Amino acid sequence: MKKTMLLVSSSPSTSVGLRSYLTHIFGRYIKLEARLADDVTSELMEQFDLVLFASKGAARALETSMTPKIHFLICIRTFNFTYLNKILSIPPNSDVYLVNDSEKTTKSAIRLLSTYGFSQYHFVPYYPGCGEADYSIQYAVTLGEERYVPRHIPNVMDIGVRVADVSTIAEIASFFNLSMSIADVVTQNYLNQFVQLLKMSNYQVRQTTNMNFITQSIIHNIDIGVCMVNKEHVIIMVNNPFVKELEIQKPHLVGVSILEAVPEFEEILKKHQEPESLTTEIIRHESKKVMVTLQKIRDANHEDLTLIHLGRRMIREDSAEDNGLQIRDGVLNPEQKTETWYQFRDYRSENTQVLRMLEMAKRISLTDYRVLIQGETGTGKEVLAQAIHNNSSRCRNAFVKVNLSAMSELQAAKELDTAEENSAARHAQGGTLYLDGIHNLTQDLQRVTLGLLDSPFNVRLIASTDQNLYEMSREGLFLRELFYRMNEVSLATLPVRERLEDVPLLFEYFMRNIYNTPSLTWRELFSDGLWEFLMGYCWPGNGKEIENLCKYFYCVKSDRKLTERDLPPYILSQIRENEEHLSPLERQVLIALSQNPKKGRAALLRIVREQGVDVTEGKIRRLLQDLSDRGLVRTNRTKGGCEITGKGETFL
Ligand SMILES: Nc1ncnc2c1ncn2[C@@H]1O[C@H](COP(=O)(O)OP(=O)(O)OP(=O)(O)O)[C@@H](O)[C@H]1O
Repeated sequence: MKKTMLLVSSSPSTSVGLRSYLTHIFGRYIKLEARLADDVTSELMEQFDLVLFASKGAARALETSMTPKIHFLICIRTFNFTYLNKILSIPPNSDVYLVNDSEKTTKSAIRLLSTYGFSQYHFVPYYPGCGEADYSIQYAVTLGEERYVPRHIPNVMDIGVRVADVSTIAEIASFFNLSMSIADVVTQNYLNQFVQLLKMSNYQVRQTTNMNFITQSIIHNIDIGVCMVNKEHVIIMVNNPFVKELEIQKPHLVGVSILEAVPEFEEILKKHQEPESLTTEIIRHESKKVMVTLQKIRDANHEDLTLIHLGRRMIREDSAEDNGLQIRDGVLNPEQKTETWYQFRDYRSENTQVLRMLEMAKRISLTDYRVLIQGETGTGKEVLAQAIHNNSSRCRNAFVKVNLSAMSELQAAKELDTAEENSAARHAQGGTLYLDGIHNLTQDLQRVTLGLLDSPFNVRLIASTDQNLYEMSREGLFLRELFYRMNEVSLATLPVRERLEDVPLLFEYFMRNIYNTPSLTWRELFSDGLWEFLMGYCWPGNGKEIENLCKYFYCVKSDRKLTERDLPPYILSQIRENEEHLSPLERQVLIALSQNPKKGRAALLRIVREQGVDVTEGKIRRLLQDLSDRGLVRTNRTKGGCEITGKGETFL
């Protein structure tokens, strides 16, 4: 009997586009039905072998209808690379409308395009209800939503809906126990599109476009090993699966001869020299047989290149059979973290500024620059550092952390000493050394670190701090030279109180992991009162504090929804302090000061009276004195005027 799959989407165009793409690939093996999320019930989902959600939004809409019987997968979607050439026909530096069906999908498409390297255009979001169209804009790119494009635009490029990426195709094939050659066909398709991009002869486009970045993005999105070499067999591009499959120990592969990295390729590369040819052979490497395909290409600059791709199956010498990919049991959960180390997908945020920072971090990971990450404690600086390492060409080698805030000067000196056999620096050779809390380095050790940067020792440094290192260098507390040498590129993390939209996201992320329930929502666990408190809390410990709180709640035994009373003692005491000490008038004065900083007593009196409070000047004077004694306001005696302190702000 044919297997069955239900495709659940939030928008009709995604449903139609994705259905036809998946039917093209799986039509012969799987009976596919497509529905909009609004029309789907638990009973319907239970009738299918697998439910494929077109997006996280579609999955979220049905969160409450999920039952243990339902096997589901959330589709990872990417552009249909066949159509990317269309975008490149737009003159660089143009303003271009990016048209999609909602604000969220439009903005996420813009982000994805810039991640892919389309940095030569200024994309302007356009979606139903976003306001008047700008008549000066002459170009529009849409993802299958031509009907929403403003009428005045003469040049419309439809790049089709985003399709399922190769890893999703491979997961579906694996789930239904289908041949992996299905995923291979899709991969080959991607590779062909990639080759087409390389061959693009439009000279102007090549000059003005970040083609290298675009082609690299495509290579990095393919889940089989791919490497491109030039006529001299020097590696021009290589992706992580290639390094991993062949267990190449050498860092910095770009610029290195492939024969140095994998000597077994010599024969096959010598044998096949004819241009524009395609050859597949099995070679022996370590204890495996590897299927290798060589594709000869002549690019737009008439340069002869060879694309090497590895077969999806590795055949172990010691096994009689080709065992292919492992088939996973149970419910598929793409959110599940399988590795010990963090990846970019583990850094959770919906905040635009943070998402921009993450895009930059991804770009940084493709380079070997030194990175300085600044941000408050618990904002995920180490998560970022690990993600950069794991996405870099050094990922096969060690990521070693040195926590400089937690060790003596002597110990820190040992860890940084490359001559010391067991030092962190030695362990990190070829990989990444993460200096956590770099501002703690003494002047002597700052000089030692400078020495490390000057030595030929092969290590990438990533440092983090919660201090303003630039100010410290200006005040002579941190070597300026080290500041600038460390800070080849920098990233800044945002405190949680400046991105409160992430609070629900982080709570659900940690709770789902801790409770091991992928569909859990905060509503199921927290009373409204507790939630209101959590949304108003200032989160001085940021993401770490949210994570700790989830662990705490997990350990609080409760047969009812959690309430404020279930908060840990250190937060409860803050609440009590607030309740005990702030009278309604004191609260009103603090709010007025927070909104009108540096106001004098007379102005403050006027503001409070305008709010309908009958109060004398003497009472305000005594009240300000009292608040000042408790450290909640600061009075400037010479210039007059008062302002709220940080402690005062937390009271609000
Ligand atoms: N945006 C985020 N997404 C996912 N997890 C996060 C995020 N921010 C913080 N965390 C979690 O918070 C914890 C602390 O993160 P991490 O150690 O990277 O913070 P940090 O900024 O390096 O802190 P410190 O300065 O104290 O070393 C981690 O367990 C991580 O899972």
